[in-house]
Amino acid sequence: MAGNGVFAEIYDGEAEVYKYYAEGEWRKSSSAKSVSIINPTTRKTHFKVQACTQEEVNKVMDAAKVAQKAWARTPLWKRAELLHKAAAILKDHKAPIAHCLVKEIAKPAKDAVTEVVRSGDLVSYTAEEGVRILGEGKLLVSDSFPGNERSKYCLSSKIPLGVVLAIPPFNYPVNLAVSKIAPALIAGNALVLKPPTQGAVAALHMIHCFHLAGFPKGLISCVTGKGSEIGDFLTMHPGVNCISFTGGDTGIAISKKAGMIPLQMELGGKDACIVLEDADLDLVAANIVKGGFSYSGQRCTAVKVVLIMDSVADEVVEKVKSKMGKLTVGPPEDDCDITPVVTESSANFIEGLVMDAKEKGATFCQEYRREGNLIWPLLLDHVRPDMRIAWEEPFGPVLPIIRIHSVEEGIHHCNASNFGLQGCVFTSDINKAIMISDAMETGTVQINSAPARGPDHFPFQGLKDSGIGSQGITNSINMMVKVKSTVINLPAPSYTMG
Ligand SMILES: NC(=O)C1=CN([C@@H]2O[C@H](COP(=O)(O)OP(=O)(O)OC[C@H]3O[C@@H](n4cnc5c(N)ncnc54)[C@H](OP(=O)(O)O)[C@@H]3O)[C@@H](O)[C@H]2O)C=CC1
Ligand SMILES: O=C(O)[C@H](O)COP(=O)(O)O
Repeated sequence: MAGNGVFAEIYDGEAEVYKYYAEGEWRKSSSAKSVSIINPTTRKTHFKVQACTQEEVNKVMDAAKVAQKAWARTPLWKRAELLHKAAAILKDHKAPIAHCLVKEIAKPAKDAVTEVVRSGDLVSYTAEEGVRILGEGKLLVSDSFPGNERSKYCLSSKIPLGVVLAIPPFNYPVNLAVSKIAPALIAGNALVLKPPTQGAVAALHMIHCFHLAGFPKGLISCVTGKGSEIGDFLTMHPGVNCISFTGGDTGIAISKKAGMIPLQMELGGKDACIVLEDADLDLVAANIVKGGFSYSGQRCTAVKVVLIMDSVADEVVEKVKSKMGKLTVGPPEDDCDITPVVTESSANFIEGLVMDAKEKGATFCQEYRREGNLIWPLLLDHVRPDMRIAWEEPFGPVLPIIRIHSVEEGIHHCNASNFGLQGCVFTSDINKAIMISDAMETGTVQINSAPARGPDHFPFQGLKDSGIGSQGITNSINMMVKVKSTVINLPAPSYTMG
């Protein structure tokens, strides 16, 4: 169970607050303040974490800098070995970590276990990929550039950046944390994690698995506290050499404040699903329901607007409605499909979008229903571009349908968004699919399937306000290194076999 057994040392039972992790130890903050984590289902405080101070952040950064120097001198195979060990420990303890996800972010029980197992697999794969790509360098010879003789040999290899700051969002507090931690570590960096408040306790348990694996003191740290309070101090800290952030508009603000350091930003999305007349309509309906309502729509890759040719819209709407009728609604402990959204303010925001659509005349395919943070799945048909829901990201179980009369109209709506994460197109004509994919201004287009980040080694990136850089295991490793060259200058040109 959470905070028990091997996890006992991460919990201060007297004060009933989880500790933070610094210099290889679990510590109480000198602030003597805590941050409450509200269970989205009960809307009561379920866990508490330390509200770390700026002084504690400074210490963590100093320790990270020292530990990173030694870690960079640790052979690559040894770094990989420790990551494999952490992955195995993480998977062995999937039950208590999944329990935290259920209580902190109302993730359905089965999905919570899947998140932890997927995270273990991600860490192992990163270790293997790191050994492959960091073990290789490059040799360039000078005579390929005009005017040069073959008198210079350039050896380049990938070296660590230093200290990486990782800030994941609430919806995947374990998986989107390890997708930053593992690449940073295999590449020889130190890592400071600031977990999301909702999801912080799951993240602390995950960090303890790395602790148990035996990583050196100070190399990994985890400081807790509200992003609004310690966020700026962390992201503008001079000890940080790289920020990997996933979340909402906060990322745009961070990118404006951060210094001359590499940024990996994975932000919001308004993923469009374009449906053509020749599509397999059963496949479309299944993907709209899965894509729109998995984890109650709280995925950056959720289908967030359906752009469907009017001639097939009635049929698809009927199929989607019938599938939605089978979705179970209730607590995450019962493994329901639709569970309470993460906070009351999130539920209020979603409700605001629904009311705006109602006032402006959208067709409600189901009655709008809400109890506390629990919102029943809702399909809104005949949505028009003057409605907020046509453009804004509900991050909840509410899906708008816009009927279109040409493919161009669908592409135009998709590209008029300030977001550009993913999109999908359904058609049986592969040539049309490719041309539509080319025209869509999004980081990824899925053909005949709903958007998704995984498999986790695929490149994952957002255009426009959806992000900076590219993720996916290989790209994340490459983002967390810099290239270093050493040039050998020969006294005279030298041509082999010449
Ligand atoms: N593209 C993608 O892969 C994903 C995008 N998202 C987007 O994220 C949003 C929802 O997730 P949510 O967690 O609420 O996003 P937020 O942007 O609110 O929070 C993300 C993280 O940033 C932290 N944070 C908050 N303020 C600051 C600050 N000033 N400086 C540094 N860190 C800060 C949060 O901590 P705290 O919790 O303590 O506030 C949290 O750890 C949606 O817009 C969604 O689209 C979400 C998941 C994936
Ligand atoms: O944070 C998110 O929402 C994701 O990165 C989406 O991941 P998924 O497509 O695997 O749900």
